[in-house]
Amino acid sequence: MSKMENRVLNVEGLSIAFGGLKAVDNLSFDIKEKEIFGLIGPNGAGKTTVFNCITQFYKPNTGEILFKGHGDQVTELTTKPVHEIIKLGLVRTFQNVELIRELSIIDNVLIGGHIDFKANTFSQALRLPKARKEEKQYREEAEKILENLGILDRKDMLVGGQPYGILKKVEMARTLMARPKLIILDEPAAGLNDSETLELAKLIKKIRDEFNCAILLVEHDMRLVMDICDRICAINFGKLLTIGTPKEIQQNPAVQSAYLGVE
Ligand SMILES: Nc1ncnc2c1ncn2[C@@H]1O[C@H](COP(=O)(O)OP(=O)(O)OP(=O)(O)O)[C@@H](O)[C@H]1O
Repeated sequence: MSKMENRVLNVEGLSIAFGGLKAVDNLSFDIKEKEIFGLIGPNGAGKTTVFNCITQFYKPNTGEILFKGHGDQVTELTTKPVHEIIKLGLVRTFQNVELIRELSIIDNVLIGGHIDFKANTFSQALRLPKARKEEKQYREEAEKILENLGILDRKDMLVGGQPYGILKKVEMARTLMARPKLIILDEPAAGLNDSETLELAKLIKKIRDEFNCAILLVEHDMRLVMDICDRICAINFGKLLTIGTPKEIQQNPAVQSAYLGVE
C-alpha cells in the first residue's frame, strides 16, 4: 500500500459527532515512521477525541485509519475492537501516571509485557518450564529497558514514594514492553515543573531514537511541543487548521489567533 510508505499512521476524512456537535470534522493527517508528531489545539478542539478514535475507544462516524504495526502489516483500525489495538503495536499513556504503588518498579514494568505472554495461564500457574523461560525473557527485556532509561538501579524499589520524574520513566518503560510502533502520549508534561519538562523532552527523543517508534504527542505545553516535534497538526473546532514544522506553525496566522492569543 503505497500511501503507507515510510508512514506508521494515515488518518483520512475522520469525523465523529456527539449529538449535534462535530467534535472531529473531516480531519486528515499522517505520521511518518520514527516521527515525533504533535497534535495541538485550544480546550475542546477535539484532540482527545482524535486519539480516542485512533485507539478505537470511540468508533468514528466516517474516515479511514491505517496503521502499520508489527511486521509492517497494515491494518484498518476502525474494523478492530479496542483490546486488539495494543497487540498491533499502538499504545497510549494516560494523563495521570497509573502505576501500582505497592509493587516494585520492575514488577510494574513487567505488567506491560503480559499482553504478549505466549504460555497459557495454566502453564503459568504451574510454573512449567515454558512459562518460566518466558518470564525470564520478559524480566531481561524489562531490565534492558530500565537500563536504557537510566533507572535500572531502582528496579527493586517500590513505586510508592518515587519522585514524579521517575514515575514517568517507569510508565514509559511499561509502555515500551509492548514493543510499540506508535506511542500516543496524552499530555505527558501535565504536572511537571520546568526542569522535569526538559528531562521529559530528552526522554521522549531518546525513546524515539533507541526504540525506533513514532510518537503522537497531545500536549498543551507549547514549549515542549515546539522543542521536540518534527511536525505539528493544529486543529480548532475539530477541523484541520494546518500541518507543518514547529517554525511554520508558529508563523501561521490562523494558528496564532486560535492558539497563541495573537490577534
Ligand atoms: N463522550 C462525549 N460526549 C459528548 N461530547 C463530547 C464527548 N467527548 C468529547 N466531547 C465534546 O467534543 C469536543 C471536543 O472535546 P475533546 O475533549 O476532544 O477536546 P480537547 O481538544 O481534547 O480538549 P482539552 O484540551 O480541553 O482536553 C468538546 O466540545 C467536548 O465537549
